[in-house]
Amino acid sequence: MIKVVAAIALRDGLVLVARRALGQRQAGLWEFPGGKIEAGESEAEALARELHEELNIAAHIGEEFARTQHHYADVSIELIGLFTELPEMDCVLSVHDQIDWVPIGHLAMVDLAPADIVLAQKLMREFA
Ligand SMILES: Nc1nc2c([nH]c(=O)n2[C@H]2C[C@H](O)[C@@H](COP(=O)(O)OP(=O)(O)OP(=O)(O)O)O2)c(=O)[nH]1
Repeated sequence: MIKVVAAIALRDGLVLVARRALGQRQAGLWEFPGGKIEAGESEAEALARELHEELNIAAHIGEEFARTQHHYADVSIELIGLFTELPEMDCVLSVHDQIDWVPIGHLAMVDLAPADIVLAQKLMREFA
């Protein structure tokens, strides 16, 4: 089971999502940005590192929002959503080709990675 941390960044009823670029696993699907936890890292450290690597932004990582497990054909992941504050949104994209802030109530219409749907449903129940 691979542990993956993902940012749940909320602002004025919107949530941050990013689309995986061509050539990436799950290309074209939207996700909550983040990535795999490396050996020796805490969840928060891993998420801060991934956001810096993937979006070139500094982040304040907060409490856990939710976690969910998903079994893809080739890999099983535990996806851990952590509330994240992004003081500056001057992103430089690398593994994504687009980011967007979407109304939480519209998440059902976003073409999300399958593992993310449980988190999106919980966000819609609690924040939309
Ligand atoms: N970051 C992130 N990954 C997700 C989400 N949902 C989801 O299924 N995933 C999957 C995609 C990847 O298989 C894995 C995250 O790892 P990663 O972002 O480092 O992606 P990767 O496989 O391209 O990385 P790498 O092995 O090439 O270093 O989890 C999500 O919301 N955020």
